[in-house]
Amino acid sequence: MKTIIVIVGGSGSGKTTIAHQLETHGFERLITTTTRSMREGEVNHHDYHFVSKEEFKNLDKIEESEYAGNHYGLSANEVDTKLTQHHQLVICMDMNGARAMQRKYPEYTKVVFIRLTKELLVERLNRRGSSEEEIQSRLEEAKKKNEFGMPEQVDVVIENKDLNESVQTILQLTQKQKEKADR
Ligand SMILES: Nc1nc2c(ncn2[C@@H]2O[C@H](COP(=O)(O)OP(=O)(O)O)[C@@H](O)[C@H]2O)c(=O)[nH]1
Ligand SMILES: Nc1ncnc2c1ncn2[C@@H]1O[C@H](COP(=O)(O)OP(=O)(O)O)[C@@H](O)[C@H]1O
Repeated sequence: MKTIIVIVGGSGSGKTTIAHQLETHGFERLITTTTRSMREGEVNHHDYHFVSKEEFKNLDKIEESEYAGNHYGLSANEVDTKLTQHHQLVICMDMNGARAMQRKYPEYTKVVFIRLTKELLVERLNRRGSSEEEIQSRLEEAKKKNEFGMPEQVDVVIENKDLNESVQTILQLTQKQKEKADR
C-alpha cells in the first residue's frame, strides 16, 4: 500500500524540517517546481526544481498554485517516476495542492496540517533569516490562504511544538493506513 503524506502549513510551520526527518525514516520526497528565487542554503533539484516563468509554463504539471507572488507545481514526471519506485512519499504543498492530491490519489493521500500562530510565523521566519518584506508577504498570504484557521478535510492536525512528536504522529498515521490495507 502506498502512502503520500502531504504536509500543509503556513511559512515557518516546519513543513520542510518534518519532510527531511521523514526522509531519514525511508520516505521519498516529491520535489516540486517553483519560479521563486533560491534562498541561501537551498540547492536546485534538492529543495525545489527552480525554473524560469517560461519553463514553468511549459512544464507538464498535475497541479499548480500561486503563493506570495510565485508559482509552484508538481510535475507529472516527478510523481509518475517516484510513485512507481517508492511506497512512502512525502510532499510539502499549500492547501490547493493537498486538495488536488486528494482528488488524484484518494487512496494514497494523507494530509497533515500544521497549526501555526501569527507570532510563531514571525519568530520562525526571523530565525530562518527572512527579510522583513518576506515576513510581511508570507503573513498576508497565510491569512489569505486561511493557514491560521482550523482546516477541513485533513487527516491530522499537529502543533509541531516538538519535532519528534510530530514525526511520530505522522509515522503512526502511515502505520494505521498500512494495517487497514492488510486487513
Ligand atoms: N500547490 C502547491 N504548493 C506548493 C508546491 N510546492 C510548494 N508549495 C507550497 O508553496 C508555499 C510556499 O513555499 P515556499 O516558498 O517554499 O515557502 P515556505 O513555506 O515559507 O517555506 C508552501 O505552502 C509550500 O508548501 C506545489 O508544487 N504545489
Ligand atoms: N518543532 C520545531 N520547533 C522549533 N523550531 C522548529 C520546529 N520545526 C521547525 N523549526 C524551525 O523553524 C524554521 C522554519 O522551519 P521550516 O521547516 O523551514 O518551515 P516551512 O518549510 O514550513 O516554511 C526553521 O528554522 C526550523 O529549524
